[in-house]
Amino acid sequence: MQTLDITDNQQPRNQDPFLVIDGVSKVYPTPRGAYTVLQDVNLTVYEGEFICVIGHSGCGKSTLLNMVAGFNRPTSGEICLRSKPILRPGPDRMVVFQNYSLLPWMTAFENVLLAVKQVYSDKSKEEKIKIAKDSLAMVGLTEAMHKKPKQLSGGMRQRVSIARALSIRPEVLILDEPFGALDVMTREELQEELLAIWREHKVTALMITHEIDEALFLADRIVMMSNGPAANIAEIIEVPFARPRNRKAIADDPRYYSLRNYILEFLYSRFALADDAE
Ligand SMILES: Nc1ncnc2c1ncn2[C@@H]1O[C@H](COP(=O)(O)OP(=O)(O)OP(=O)(O)O)[C@@H](O)[C@H]1O
Repeated sequence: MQTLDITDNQQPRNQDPFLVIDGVSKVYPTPRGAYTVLQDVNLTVYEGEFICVIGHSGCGKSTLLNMVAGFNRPTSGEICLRSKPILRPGPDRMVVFQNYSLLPWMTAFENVLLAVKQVYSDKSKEEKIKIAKDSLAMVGLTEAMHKKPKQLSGGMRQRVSIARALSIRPEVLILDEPFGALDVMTREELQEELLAIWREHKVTALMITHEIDEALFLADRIVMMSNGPAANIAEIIEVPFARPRNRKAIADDPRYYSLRNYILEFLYSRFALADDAE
């Protein structure tokens, strides 16, 4: 695995390994025999980092993050959080999916409260209500909190999903293409909100995206995966832009274009799919 590092002014990060993916492979049984999706994936994530994962469709990004979430177990290798193996889902790791996954018959407030109740069974009713309301306020949804998902825009629904995930104060926030279904303006607004929340909550974020600009705006490091079968991490890019980030300043930075071109080259030349090469 290569690491491209054009960093010049990064803050030193806490060097204690926080989330460690160690020699992870995943094999799915299929009617046509065993299918190796991931082979020998290794990654150390540090506390408070923002990691974006990029790779072609089907290379195994969701498979990898689902194992970090604990929805799925590695066939071999191990994933540890603070040195403890991840064996199942837990409130220390919350996931935000692309398709909102809100319960349609509940209001935004009730959706968040449900998560709070599941995790904070020891808190009083008033405390739980306050946590749910504060979480919705954090994403600017106080006014709309009594609306049901159908009455909310796509961006608002995704804000509810983020509020729900963060309401229980996870250590790791896993985001599987959370903004993929949103229009460009809403997507950019949510990226900025997500960065503000990430900074304030000091959560460690792992996010799958297909958008190079999104990864360059959000990530400390971009993990680039090879194509499957038997995909793994081909390269990691350190993103050098100072925080808090400003979209315009990044766009004016000549390093932005070299990084963008580098990633494009990775995806559409070095790891091009058959269709891309046509
Ligand atoms: N339960 C399963 N059984 C068999 N094969 C599976 C299973 N889940 C995923 N796969 C296969 O594993 C591969 C990786 O899937 P995965 O969803 O992890 O890819 P991805 O990189 O997240 O794709 P996308 O970007 O399109 O979401 C795909 O070929 C998929 O068909």
